[in-house]
Amino acid sequence: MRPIMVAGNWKMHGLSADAQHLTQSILDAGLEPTVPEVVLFPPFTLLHTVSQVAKGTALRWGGQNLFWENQGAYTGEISGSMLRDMGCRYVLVGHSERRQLFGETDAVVLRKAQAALHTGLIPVICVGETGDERQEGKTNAVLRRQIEALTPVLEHQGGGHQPHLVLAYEPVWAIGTGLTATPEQAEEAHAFIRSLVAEHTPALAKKLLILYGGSVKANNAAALFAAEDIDGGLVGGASLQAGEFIQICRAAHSVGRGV
Ligand SMILES: O=C(CO)COP(=O)(O)O
Repeated sequence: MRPIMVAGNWKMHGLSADAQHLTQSILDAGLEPTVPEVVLFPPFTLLHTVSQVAKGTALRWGGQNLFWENQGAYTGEISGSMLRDMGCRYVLVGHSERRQLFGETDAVVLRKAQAALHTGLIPVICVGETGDERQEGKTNAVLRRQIEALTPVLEHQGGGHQPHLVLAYEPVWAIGTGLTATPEQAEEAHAFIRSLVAEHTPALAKKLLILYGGSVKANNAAALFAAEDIDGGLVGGASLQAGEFIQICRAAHSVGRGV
């Protein structure tokens, strides 16, 4: 049985006091330590605050992005080893906002995923189609292109233990719009993604966590997480509200998939 994970992507939100309060509220909720695995993705400027509040607990944190070089004259960029230095275990790679607003191509996403693995971070790699692509019947073709671009990192996984890589299916039309994919739509995409991974690395496909992201809320989380191929959520807006995020974590816990 695959474990379940709930991740909060704070995007470009929050100042130190907000991060302190949100992180502390999640800890105060007394969630079961490891079911689900709960991961926070604050902006870089808040990683230190989150790490100070959460260190020594089961709560994990990560960066929202990284650059593939380890150091050098790359003004404004952050490397994997810098994230490790902040105590990060995870990093988001290829979020649709990075792809759409900052021109990240499949090749860039691959390079970043490789850099993350190289520095010992677990990349949470995001894929998903736009609304237009779905309407034109291109969802599976887009997912195939995005997953096949990741072949070099997928091929290196699949050994005996839990993979050092997580995928997130985030249909762009469902992000920040309140238009959640139905559990059936999400499950169909997740099962398809898993079958694509199985074409290359069958052992990995069974163990790989595939999170769903796109308007996950307290009132729809349980139905999404109950689906066979959905292994948790990558939560945007609702992760900024402690009560809502804690309820989403509880919904994941109630699905009952332990580590
Ligand atoms: O992009 C997302 C998480 O990475 C989803 O955002 P929303 O939950 O706000 O739709």
